[in-house]
This record gives sequence, C-alpha cells and structure tokens, in this order.
Amino acid sequence: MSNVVVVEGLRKSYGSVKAVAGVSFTVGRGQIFALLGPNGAGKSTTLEILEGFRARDGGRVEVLGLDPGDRAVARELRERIGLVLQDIAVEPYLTVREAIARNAGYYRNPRDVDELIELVDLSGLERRKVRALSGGQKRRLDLALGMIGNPDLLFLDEPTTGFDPSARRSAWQVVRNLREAGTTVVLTTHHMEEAQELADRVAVISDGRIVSEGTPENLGGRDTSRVRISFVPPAGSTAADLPVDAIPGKGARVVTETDEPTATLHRLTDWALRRGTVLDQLTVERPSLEDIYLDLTDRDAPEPATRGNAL
Ligand SMILES: Nc1ncnc2c1ncn2[C@@H]1O[C@H](COP(=O)(O)OP(=O)(O)OP(=O)(O)O)[C@@H](O)[C@H]1O
Repeated sequence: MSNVVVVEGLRKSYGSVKAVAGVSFTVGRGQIFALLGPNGAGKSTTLEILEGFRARDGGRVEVLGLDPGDRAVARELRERIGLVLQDIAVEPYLTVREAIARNAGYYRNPRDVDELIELVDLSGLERRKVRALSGGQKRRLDLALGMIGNPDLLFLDEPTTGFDPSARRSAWQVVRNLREAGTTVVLTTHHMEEAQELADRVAVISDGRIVSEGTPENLGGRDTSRVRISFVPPAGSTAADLPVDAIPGKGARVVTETDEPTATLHRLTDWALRRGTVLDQLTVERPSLEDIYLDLTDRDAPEPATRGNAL
C-alpha cells in the first residue's frame, strides 16, 4: 500500500513549549487514521503542519507526495485535500445550498452539490440560512464543505463534536463510504467510540510524542490483556464453592480474571448447569479502547472502574 502521509521526526516548538517533539507515523492510501490525545498533546499542531498552515522546526513531512512546507505546492495541495476544522466560519446569510455551491466553484473537479447534501443528511434544509442551523446541522455542513472538492485526503478535526447519537452514526457512515470510494482520512477525536468504529489505525500522542500506535483492537496490548468475567453467584453458594478463583466485585457480583477465557467460561458454566442454576448477570470483557487510552495518557491514574464490552 502506498503512503499518502509520511511523517518522520516532526518537531515544532512555540517558544519554550515543545508542542511536537519527534513524531513519526505513516498513513496508507484509503486508510482512516485517528490521532488521539489529551488537550494540548500536539494533535492540532501536527495536523496544521500537514495541512500546510504551520511551518515545522524539523523532521520530514510528505502529504500526497508533496512537502506542505513548500509554498510552491500550496495550490496543488489545497486542490487535493479537504479540511473539516473546528470553528469554521461560514457566511451566515447564505443558505445551505448556496454555501456548498459557492465552495464548489473553488475546485476543478467538485462533487455534485445535491448528492452531497443528501450524503450528509441535510436534505430538506437546502434553503435554510446557515445562521439558523443547529450546532449539529452546522457541523454536517462543515463536513459537506470539506468534501465538496472531491479530495484524495480529508482531514477531520473532531468531526462529530456536538452531534446527537443518531447524527453521529450517520456521519460515521458518510466517512466509511468515503473510505470505500478510496479517500484517505486523518481525524482527531476525543470520542473513543468514534476511533473504535472508524479507524483502521490509531496513534496516541501525549506531550508531543506518540506513546502507542496500532489498530483499535490491539493498541497498547488490548488484544492480549486479561479477560474479566463477572457474575452474581447462585443463591446459597459462596466464593469458595466456585470452580475458579474470584474476588468480590460491585454489589453481589464476583470477578475473575483469566488469560484463557474459553476454558474458564467452560468450567464456570459447566459448574452452574450441573447444579441446575445460572450465572446471573454474566459479563465477559476486555479493557475498552478508552481504558487503554487512559492508561497510556495518564499512568498515575487508578485502574479504571468501568470496562467496555468488546471481547
Ligand atoms: N499558537 C500557539 N502559540 C503558543 N503555544 C501554542 C500555540 N498553539 C498551540 N500551543 C501549545 O502547544 C501545545 C500543543 O497544542 P495543540 O493545539 O497542538 O494540542 P491539541 O492536542 O490539538 O489539543 P486539543 O485537544 O485541546 O485541541 C499546547 O501546550 C498549546 O498550549
């Protein structure tokens, strides 16, 4: 797979603040790549350098085979990338359709305006003024404006902040459809579910450095972490009766952790069935992406109390 983005040893300081302190990663063609990290970690600075808005202090950067630091390629880069940034100002007295159609005029090979309106779920709102849109509708317009130029590479900076759950799911589908059509996407998000749902690869940045990179499934050893099984033991039985070592959990639950979930579950369910009973409220969980993320970005934090459901 050819790389659409190559970043090697990228550095950028603002005075004495080392915002980006030696960041390296690549993004393959047609991939969705998510950059995660706490506030102030260096995500926006990295993205702004890739987008050609900010000069770097050091390191190598290639975007669609071009150096975004080279002013001579700015126009070509502008044609081939799409941007959905935070707080985009759109002329408030234009209608949705006018705003999209106007931006279409800036590109050589724009998408069809009406198709795009449908794609981002703004059908029926074409004639509404931008100033009368809700926060989530405005963000969908931002998404349309980022895509209107038919970009090879789309940057999405916290694309679904302020969306209701249903709008968020439709926006995810829009992004997945773009990937199907061959568009490469680089996004930042604070929603771990978004990264889990969308990203082919994720990198976690903290204090200007990448602290872990992988797929949402294997980031930080997530796929090999111990599995946690929890349930309420049958009435009349104690922890000592169970066929596995378990410790008290929340309420009446007990919890056991294992590297061999199949065998442990077999022992437990076999034990329960032989007694003609059930393991009430049984859950089997690996750490969620959010658990792993919190571990990676705050090593002093206590063990997270809640865990996700993905196995
Ligand atoms: N123009 C600037 N001048 C001085 N310092 C800056 C500037 N822009 C960012 N910084 C500092 O650089 C560091 C990285 O900021 P950056 O905006 O890249 O982080 P971020 O990961 O995008 O954060 P957020 O999630 O809050 O958007 C922070 O310490 C920030 O205060």
